[in-house]
Amino acid sequence: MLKAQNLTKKYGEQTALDRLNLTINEGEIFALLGQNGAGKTTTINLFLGFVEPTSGTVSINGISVTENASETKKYIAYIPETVMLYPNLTGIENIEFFSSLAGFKYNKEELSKFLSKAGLQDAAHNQRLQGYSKGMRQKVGIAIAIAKNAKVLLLDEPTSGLDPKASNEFSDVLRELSKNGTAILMATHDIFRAKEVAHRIGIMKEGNLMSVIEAKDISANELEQLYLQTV
Ligand SMILES: Nc1ncnc2c1ncn2[C@@H]1O[C@H](COP(=O)(O)OP(=O)(O)OP(=O)(O)O)[C@@H](O)[C@H]1O
Repeated sequence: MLKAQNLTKKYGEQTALDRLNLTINEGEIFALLGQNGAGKTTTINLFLGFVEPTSGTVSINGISVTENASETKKYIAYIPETVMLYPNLTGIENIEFFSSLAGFKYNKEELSKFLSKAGLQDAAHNQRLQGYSKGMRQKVGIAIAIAKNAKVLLLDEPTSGLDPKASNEFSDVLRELSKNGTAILMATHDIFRAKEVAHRIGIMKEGNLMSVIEAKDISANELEQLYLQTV
């Protein structure tokens, strides 16, 4: 579970995030929409413990990120817009390396299974990442999250630049993870994808969470209208 209470981040005079109150439960997918500079990445960075709050609290599974980031990091997997992995290592070697950093030891067969679960075609498992497309690299990122048994997944514009099919497959994998209890926070500019994959959608403006909507209660068109009225 992710929880922010009156979470605020200021950079000098600039308020990047203003008293955010948000809880994302086990198995829930929450999409954060908002224009450039609205505070989406700041929110994710605060949950990751990459930046310190100016005030307010931020916790993962009841543990304060500010006081115990090394503990909360164990529960988290993070997928940025461009997944940074080792280009000279194969898909299997990358997942082996990153899951071992989190204290997991798997054999080749198990590692391969994680990649397949994330939707990466078998033929790519033993190829070096330098030959992978962006969508394939995102899938390795997801496979690492599965291998780490992450309870919380943070995604920053994960589908930007993916073709519609890759983006659709990505949504399927997120749904599967949510069914298994992972709490997911995804910052995105893709209104359609947010409507399709998320349970709840938040719209941010200038550091404020302006509205939160249940995805089932709104059509993609209505969401777009609400977005345009809000930002
Ligand atoms: N390290 C920093 N130093 C100073 N200001 C920052 C820093 N990081 C973010 N900001 C400011 O905080 C505000 C929120 O930025 P943030 O990156 O969270 O927006 P965003 O919603 O993720 O935007 P985008 O859609 O472009 O990724 C912006 O005004 C930005 O300029």
